[in-house]
Amino acid sequence: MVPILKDCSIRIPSGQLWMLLGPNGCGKSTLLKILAGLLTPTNGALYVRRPKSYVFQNPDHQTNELRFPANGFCLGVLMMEMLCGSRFLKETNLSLQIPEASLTMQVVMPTVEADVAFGLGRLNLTNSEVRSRVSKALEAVGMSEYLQRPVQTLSGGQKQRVAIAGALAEACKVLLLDELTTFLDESDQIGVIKAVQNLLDISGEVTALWVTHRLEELEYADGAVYMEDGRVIMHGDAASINKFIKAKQSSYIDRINS
Ligand SMILES: Nc1ncnc2c1ncn2[C@@H]1O[C@H](COP(=O)(O)OP(=O)(O)OP(=O)(O)O)[C@@H](O)[C@H]1O
Repeated sequence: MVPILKDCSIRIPSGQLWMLLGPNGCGKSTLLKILAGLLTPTNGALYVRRPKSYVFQNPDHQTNELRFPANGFCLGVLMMEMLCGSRFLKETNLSLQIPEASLTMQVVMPTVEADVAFGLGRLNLTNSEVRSRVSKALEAVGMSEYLQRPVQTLSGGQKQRVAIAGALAEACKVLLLDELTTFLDESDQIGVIKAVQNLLDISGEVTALWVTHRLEELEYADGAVYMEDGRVIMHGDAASINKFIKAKQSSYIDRINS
């Protein structure tokens, strides 16, 4: 048995944007899925405010097929794992049983407005409450003018912002964001980070944890966590983590060149 995570102790203050960094395979996504409630750790204690939302790396997984009203993001991840062919994931210290029922329907959301409103169906709101929540959420991510646009016509960064607005409309308190900017160009990348920053500023009580490989994104963070080999090596203010990672990188380059 090889544990994936060990010695992972972090605390993210409410209302802040923190980033989670580390080399490939160090356990960032696993930790994020545990925080989202998608995986259950064999040991340890966990406290995450609710409602919480998990936003995917690939916006097409979020906005078209994989958001369902009952427990949208959970089903989304389960379906993604199924689509990837690992219906029963058995990990050394983590296991996840995916139900037998195969969910193959495709939900097509025609407009940005309908997409953002989708998760509100279960909340028993009036039409005007739904409209108001959708419009506030889209405003927070700078997408108000796209209300009637078909989602398929949006750019990757715009789709990410719509996915974040969906979480926001559901009044989430915790946003778990998995490498959102991987497929985005520089201007979309900055647009998405700023949208998250803006909604944290507006709400004052949404907390976000953002997984990334891009060091330059640290400048937007209130704090950061650096992991290696399943462990949290350092956490604290973003500038110190940035310095720490850069020093590691340059000593690695020195070793290669010597
Ligand atoms: N479903 C799975 N089945 C088996 N092993 C897994 C599974 N998911 C993750 N792992 C293993 O757990 C470890 C941590 O993976 P994880 O995806 O959390 O890393 P990561 O830091 O997010 O990596 P990356 O930066 O490449 O996305 C890796 O060794 C990975 O191979």
